[in-house]
Formats: sequence, structure tokens, C-alpha cells
Amino acid sequence: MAQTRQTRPAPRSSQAARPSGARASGARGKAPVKKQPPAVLRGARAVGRGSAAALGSAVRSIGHGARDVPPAVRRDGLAIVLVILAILIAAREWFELSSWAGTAIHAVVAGTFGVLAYGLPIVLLVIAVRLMRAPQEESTNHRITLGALMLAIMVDGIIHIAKGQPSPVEGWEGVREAGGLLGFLVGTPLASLVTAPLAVVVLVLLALLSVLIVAGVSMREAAEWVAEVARKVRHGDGVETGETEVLDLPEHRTLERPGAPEPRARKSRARRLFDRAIHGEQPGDPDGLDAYEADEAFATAATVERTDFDDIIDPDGGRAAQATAPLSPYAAEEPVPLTPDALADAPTQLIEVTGERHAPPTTSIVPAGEQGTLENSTPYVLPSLDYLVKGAPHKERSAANDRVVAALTSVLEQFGVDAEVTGFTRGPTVTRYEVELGSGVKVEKITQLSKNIAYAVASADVRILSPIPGKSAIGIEIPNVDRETVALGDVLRSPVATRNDHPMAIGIGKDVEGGYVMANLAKMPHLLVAGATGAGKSSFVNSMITSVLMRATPAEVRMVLVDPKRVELTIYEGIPHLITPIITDPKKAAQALEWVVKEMDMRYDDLALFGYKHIDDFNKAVRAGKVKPLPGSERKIHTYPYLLVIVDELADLMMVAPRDVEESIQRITQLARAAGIHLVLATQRPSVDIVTGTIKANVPSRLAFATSSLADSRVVLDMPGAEKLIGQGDALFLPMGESKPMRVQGSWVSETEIHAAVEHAKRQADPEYRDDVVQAGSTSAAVAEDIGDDLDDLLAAAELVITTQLGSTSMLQRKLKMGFAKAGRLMDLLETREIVGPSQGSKARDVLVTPDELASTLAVLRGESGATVGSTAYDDAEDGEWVDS
Ligand SMILES: Nc1ncnc2c1ncn2[C@@H]1O[C@H](COP(=O)(O)OP(=O)(O)OP(=O)(O)O)[C@@H](O)[C@H]1O
Repeated sequence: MAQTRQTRPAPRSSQAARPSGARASGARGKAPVKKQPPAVLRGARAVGRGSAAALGSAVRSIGHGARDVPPAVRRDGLAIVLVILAILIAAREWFELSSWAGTAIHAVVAGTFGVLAYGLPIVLLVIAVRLMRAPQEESTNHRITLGALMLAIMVDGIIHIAKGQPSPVEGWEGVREAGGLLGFLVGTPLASLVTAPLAVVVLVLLALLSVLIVAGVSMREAAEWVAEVARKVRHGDGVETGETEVLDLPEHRTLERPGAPEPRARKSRARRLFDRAIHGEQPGDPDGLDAYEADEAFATAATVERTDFDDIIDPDGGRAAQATAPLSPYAAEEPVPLTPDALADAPTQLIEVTGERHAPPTTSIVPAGEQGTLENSTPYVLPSLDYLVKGAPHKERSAANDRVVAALTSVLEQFGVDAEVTGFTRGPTVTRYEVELGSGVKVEKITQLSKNIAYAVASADVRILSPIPGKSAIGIEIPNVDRETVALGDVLRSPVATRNDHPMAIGIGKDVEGGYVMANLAKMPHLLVAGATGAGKSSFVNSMITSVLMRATPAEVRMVLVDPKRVELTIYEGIPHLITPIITDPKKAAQALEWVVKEMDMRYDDLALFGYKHIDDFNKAVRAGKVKPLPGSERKIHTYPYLLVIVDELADLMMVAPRDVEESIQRITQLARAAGIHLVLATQRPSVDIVTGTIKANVPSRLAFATSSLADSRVVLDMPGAEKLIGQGDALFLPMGESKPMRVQGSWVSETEIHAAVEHAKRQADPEYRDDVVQAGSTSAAVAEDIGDDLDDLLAAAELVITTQLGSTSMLQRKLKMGFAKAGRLMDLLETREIVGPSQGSKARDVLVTPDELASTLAVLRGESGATVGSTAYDDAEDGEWVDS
């Protein structure tokens, strides 16, 4: 299933509503409606509850007070505490502080860490500095702290064994002079288990592992780095020769030569060379690059394209991510974190702070014909989730819900229906009230009452679900008068989001039970988003793009954004995840879709060439170094990022080139899944001429916001329901393979938050645009003059005539719904292209092209170079032998 969801915990019984006459229910996951207890008992309970509540609220207020302290200040507080500890420990261990406090410190610290207590102040200071300088890299900080602690334990164990394994029973002094309590606890049992020398070997290896954890590098990387240093030392061009060469960790190999082009210029040249390499060309020097530069450029391009999910995912589910290179020059310049409070207080200032740009990372040298070190991707730091604000806590019930329960109960009583409201589950926008029927009562009795229910609860948007999936109960969904906004930050911070580290998983929102809903765009694999103006479609597109920015690096996900309205997506201009500037011209958008088809074909060729079925398998093999270039090829094999194509207003595209757009969408959607290419098509006008049968058949996942009519709901979901939604992000989500849609409240992200995420991304890297995206095919340029604006109609006419093998003008008139003059003109054009023979009076013309030659003939009409009617030239193109423009 494409989506996962987390159900909220069952409400406490003390929160249950108690309308008279309602039947008690203990159903899990909903607020039950209970019978009234006797008055005396109620009074006693009230007194008890009152005092408990007073005590509870006092404790909670302290807790809330602490929670209200901004996270950044809390982290600073922790850093300051560490500095104080470091000073105190240093005072005793270094300067022999002799007071009782000194004695106590020594007893605790040396008692725990043994002789390592001497070094502890330095370790504490390093962690404190790291906390203050890179607070947003929580998972990296956790990793370093954990690694340091492990290292201390292992070294203590070694010291403990080396000092003859003193036991606390013989006196603490000996333990303090050796490895402390930690050393005793680790060293003694291990030594008695496997003998002392073997125990030391084990501890040394574990200490080595701890060092790797602290450094955030794998054994192979460390070995490579050591080999590199050794090589440099051997060749006498040592690491510290300063002026021309700087050696860093393997992923940051920087080699500056006097007179070498600027890194950015080299990169764009690299991109061109890289593109050629993809198409099997040799990295020569047509751009004036010498062999050195060409190799370097290839390595850079490969680095840019590389992905390594395994390497950037922290075992704790967070992302130690790309921030893990402690020696990176970029790590020292990490961005100032934007906390929600900061965002609220001074958005403009913060935007200024983030205005500064970081140079893209350095170039690595990979000798020609050798596979590069693939896992060393660009040190791109993902934005901290602190950039996104926290929403108000979710309410499980409110007074409004109790009023609705009472109203529903009274409607049932008034109309004499033997049914009871047994509970409800409150979501952010609507609450689903559950009604159980008495035996022998027809479900229709309730559905017939929908208007009376709407009247009683004073809401026109009552939706009845019969039954609630998986339950013998009827659900009545009624909008909350006190609805809640679902903050994207809350969705992305929820356990369901942190457990799922897929870069294409996005925060959809919250379901009717208040559970967070995430969905993986890669599994959809294509999504249609529709809804009337103002229903929340654009807000969804924004939270989707922001989700990607928060969770994926440009090496993992690249995007093509199509925004014919020119307003919705401009904010994302310049983010490094873009593969081409935001496309606003619908004609260019149609070309971009053709480019996507081409890219897909190319990826397919690659998969076929190396024998993989899915891009994920291919990428995994590339990262494992298992994909080797063919013998004699100089090509550097790289991983492919997912390609996410977002069209924010399909209608605008369908108006310009309906057949081309439809055709491209069809080809992309049929094949793109395995190639890691995914489409999101959004439209305000979900009518059959925009969301055609072909598009619907190929885009299996749907997200419907409120539609203006039942017909529109049917177009999007193939069922009614969306016309009853209440707007502002209220949606029905129907992922591929599901039969019933899930009602969700879409997540909301403010412009300030988007800006913060965008600025962060822009600071990390520059976009590297592919200049061929909007030139692919250049169809319109080559279209013959006599066809002019009639190309789409001509293509339709040619297709009709060729597939039916009937050269009849009146058929064109009838099927394409056009006048006689236009149909006649099209037929004449077909004659000039030798698709049909000359006019034979009232008889139909001969058709000179067979259905087998349809594709090549349409290519000729489109003006695609190299194609001739009925020839094989276009077929070659179909096989993926496109020449890069
Ligand atoms: N998820 C949401 N949570 C809270 N409010 C929302 C949400 N989505 C939309 N809204 C509210 O509804 C308004 C309109 O939303 P939005 O602009 O996304 O609609 P739209 O369907 O994209 O309209 P259009 O197609 O005209 O751009 C927003 O300004 C916002 O106030």
C-alpha cells in the first residue's frame, strides 16, 4: 500500500461524552459515549477529579514551561552545562581542587572512567562546541556522542586489563587508577570469558569501530584515506604542501591547480561531458578541456548524480545524512538554524541571514576507466525540521463534539429510529460519529435522514459512510466547528515519518482519526490532484515540494516543475533539486514531457544494458561497485536520482497540445515506474476533456480536494464524495490499489517556512540545469508552414485516416467535430504528404500509408528530424537511439 498511517491512541474514559440515552461503547480508537452514573458517585468523583486536576495542572504547567523554551535555547543550555562540568572536572583532575567537592568529583568521575577522567574535560568541551555550532544536526551529534562513549568504554576496558584487573572489592583507589567502573564492568567479564590477551584484541577492534562511528566513515573509506595519505607521502607530494593541494577526507578530495577553471565553470562543462558519456561518447576535449580536466569533470558529474541512501540514513531513523563529514570545510559553515520562534519573530531578518551562498562542493579525481568512490556524494545538508513550525496539539474531543452527539441522538429519537450514537473519532477537520443500528433496522433509515441530520447539526456538509470500513456501524462525518490546521512540520516529525526514510515519502496530512498520513510518491507511482479553486490543491503541491526539500538531497530527487499560472511555484526558482528552470510556457511544458519520455527511454536502455529491472536495484548495484562499464568504455557509471515531474495545472497544457501531452503522459506513466520517474498532475478543472480516459487509466493514485460538482468527483475518484468536502485542505485520498478513499486533512506549510527551506537548499548548492529539457524534439520549430496552428488537428486526422484506412472528409468532420472547410483542408494537407491519394469525387480517397507506419508518419508531420513517411528512421528513435540536441 502506498500510504502508512498512525492511529491516535484510544481516548481516556474520563473524556467520554455522556448524552442521555446513549449506549456505552468501549470501541478502541474512538471516544465512547457512556451512561450517566448515580449523582452521589458523580459528586465524589468530581471532588476527586478536581483535586487531582489541580495537582496535575501544577505539574503540567512546570512541564509546559520547560517545553515552551525554544529548542535552540534548550540545546545551548545543555552545551553550557557540559562546559561547566568540563571546568569542574578539570579543576579536580588537572589542578587538584582539594575541597570536599573536589573529592566528590574525583570519586564519581575517576570512579567511573578511571584514568580517562583526565581527558574527559576536553571531550565534554568538544561536544559542547559541536552542540553550539551545529545544533540542527541532531542525529550527527547523537552519533558522535555515542561513538565517544563507546570509545571511552573500550579504552577503559583495555586499561583495566593492562593494569591487572583491579577489583572494587580490593579498594576503589586501584579501580580509579585503572579503567574505572566502566573498565571493570567490561574488562573483567570479557577477560574471564576469552582470556586477557584475546579480550584486549576484541576491545581494540571495538575501539576502532567507535572511532569510525565518531568520524562517520566506513572502514573502506578510512582505508582509502590512509592509502591516499601513504601514496602522497611516498610520492613526496605530501598532504601539507599547502599552496596547490589540499587533502581532506575522501569525499572532499580537493585538488586546486594554478590556472584551473573555477569549480562552477568546470561543473557545467562536466555536465555536458557527462551527458555525452551517458550517450556513449568518449570524454575527449571538444570543450577545450585537457585529459586531466575531462577526467575531473566526469568525476564531478558522476558525484553530482550519485545517490547513496544507505550511507545517509542514520540507524536511529534520523538522517545523519550528508552532514557527517566532520573535517569538511562546509561543516564548519553550517547554516544558522531557523527555529519556529525565530521564524515568527523576524522572518525578513532570517531570510537575509540565509541569503549567503555556499560554493558547491569540491571535485574529486577519478582516474580514467575506473569506477569512482560512489558513496561520496556532495556534502549536502538537509534542512533541520525545526524550520517547520509546530501545530496546536490534537484534540480528541471538544464541547462541539458533545453538542453534535446530543443533536444526533435527538434526531434518532424524534424519528423513532432504533439506533444509537456509540462514539466518535475526531479528526482535524471532521469528526466521524459512529451509529449502531438496533436489530432489524434498515441502513436506509439513517441515510434517508441525512437532510434532517444536516439541519440538526447546522452543517450542509454531512457525509454518511455505510458501513465504516471494517466495522458494523454507520459513520456520519460532520465538520468540526473548531477545526484544526495540520502543520507539515508535525507530520514530518511524527514517528510514521521518521520511520520511513524514503526520500520520496511526503507528508500528506492527518486522517479522520487524527493519525498522521505519509505517502511514498515512488509507490503511487503517479498522482492526480484535483479540486475546485480554493479547495487546497496548490497548498498541497507546496507541502509536497517542501516535504521533498526537507527529506531529499538533489542527488536523490530531481524535479521538473511546470507552472503555467506563473504564480504558484515561483518561490522554488533556483533550488538545486530542479533539473530545468520552472517551466511556465505551456508549449515548453509539452516539450519537457517529451524530454521526460526521452530520459525514461535512456534509463530503460541502461537498465536493459546492465540487466536490472528497477532503478533502485541498479542504484544499489552501482553503489556496491557491481556495475562495471562495458569493456573499452570510459564511461563512469552513476546512480540515477528519482525524477519528480509536477504539473500545476494540467488544463493549461491540454489546451495547447492535447494529443502530444496525452501521448507523453501515457508513455511516461506506462513505463516510468521502473525508471524512477513519477508524475504529479494537478488541475482545477477535473472535466473529461482535461482528465481524459487515457490520463485516468494511467494515473492510478488520486487526491481529490473539494470539487464543485458530483460529476467532477466522478472524474477524479470514479465515485461521488469529493463534492461534499468542505475545502481548505479537506481531501479524499485514493492511493493505487485501494477501493475506498481515505478522508484526510492536507498538511499546511506557510510561505515563511517554504522560504526558509528553499533558502537552505539554495545555500547548499546551485541548480545544474539540463539545457536540453525544453528543446527536446523542437517539434514546433520544424513544423511546416502550411500546417501552421493546425498540427494537432492534422495529427488527429492522420491517425484517424491511417487506423481506419478510410480517406473520407465527412468522416473527419463527424469524428473530429469540425466544419467541412477545415476537414477538406486537412485532407489536402494529407494529400501533399502522400498519406492519402487525390480526391475521387464522392468516393473516399485511397490511403497510401499502412497502420504499421503510423508512428513514423506522425513523426514526419510533427517535423521531427530524420523521420520520413513509412521509413525506419523514426523507428530507430523509438529504440532509444536519439541524438542529444
Ligand atoms: N491544508 C490546508 N490547511 C489549512 N488551510 C488550507 C489548506 N489548504 C488550503 N487552505 C486554505 O485555503 C486557501 C486556498 O487554498 P489553495 O490556494 O491551496 O487552493 P487551490 O485549490 O490551490 O486554489 P487555486 O486552484 O485557485 O490555486 C488557502 O489560502 C488557505 O487559507
